Amino acid sequence: MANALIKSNAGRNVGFPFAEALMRSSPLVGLPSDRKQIGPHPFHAVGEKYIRAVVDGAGCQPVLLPSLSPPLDLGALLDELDGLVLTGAHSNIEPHHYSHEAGYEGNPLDPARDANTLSLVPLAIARGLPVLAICRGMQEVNVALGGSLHQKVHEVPGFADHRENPDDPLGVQYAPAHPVQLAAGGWLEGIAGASEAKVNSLHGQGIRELAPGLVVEATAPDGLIEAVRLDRGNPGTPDPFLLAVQWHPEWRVTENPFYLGIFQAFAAACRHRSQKRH
Ligand SMILES: N[C@@H](CCC(=O)NCCCC(=O)O)C(=O)O
Repeated sequence: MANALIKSNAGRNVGFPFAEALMRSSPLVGLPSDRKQIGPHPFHAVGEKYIRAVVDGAGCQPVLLPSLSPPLDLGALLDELDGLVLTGAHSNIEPHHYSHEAGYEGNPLDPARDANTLSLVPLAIARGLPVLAICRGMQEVNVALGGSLHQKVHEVPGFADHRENPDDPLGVQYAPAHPVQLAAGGWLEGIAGASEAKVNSLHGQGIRELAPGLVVEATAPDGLIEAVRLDRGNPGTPDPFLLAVQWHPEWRVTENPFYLGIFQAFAAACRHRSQKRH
C-alpha cells in the first residue's frame, strides 16, 4: 500500500496517485453530518478536512450522510457503504446519553448528530462495517457501547487541559501537543512502528468509563485514554475494524506518516469489505 503513494519533489507523501481514477472503483465511506444553524435555516455539514482525508489519505469515495431527526433507516444506508468515519465537532454529546449528571451552562450540543451517530455505531458493528472515529467520534463510540465521559477533563484532578487555544492559528491548534503511549502489541504501535507518538489535542471532554468490548490503544501522560479499538475477545467471530482516536489524524494527513498510516489501515479494511460486497 505504501508504494501506492507518490512522493512530491519535497519528498513528502502526497497521497494516492490519480485520485480521480481511484474514485470510480473506490470504497464508499460514509461521514455523518453535524446539524448547524446558518442564518434562519438548519444545514447538515461535514468538515472538509475529514472529506479530504478520506480521499487523499484513504483513497476512498466520501458520502456525506444527513443527520435528520428522527434518523432515516440508517441500516439500509450502511448496507451500501464500505466504511464509516465519525468526525470531530465542537459540539458535545448530550450528557443524558451517558450520565445522570446535569450538563453545564453554554454546553454546545447537537442532538440531531447524537441521534444519528449513537445509533450508527451498533448498526455498523453488527454489519461488520469498518469504523474510524475521531475526537467527538471516539466519544460517540464509547457512549454508544455503554461507556461514559468526563464533561470537563481539565476540571478533573490529575488530568491536564487537553483543549486548544482557539486564538492560535490553525497550524498551531492542530500541531503536535503531547505524546501518547501506544499499547504494546496494539494496532497503533504497529502503525507507528514505535511505542510512542506525538499527537495534536483539541478536546475538552474525554473517556471516563470505558465501554465493554473496547480495549485501550493509547494513553496520554496524565493517563487519559486517547485511543481505543473494538475487541470483544471472540476469536470465533473476529470483530470488524473499529479504531477510535481522540486526536485529529485527518489534519494534513499526507504530511504525517503516523496519521496517514491510520487512514491507510482503515482504507485496507474498507477495501476488504468492498470486495466482499461486490
Ligand atoms: N466537543 C468534543 C470533541 C472535540 C472535537 O471533536 N474537536 C474538533 C473540533 C473541530 C474539528 O472538527 O477539527 C470535546 O470538546 O471533547
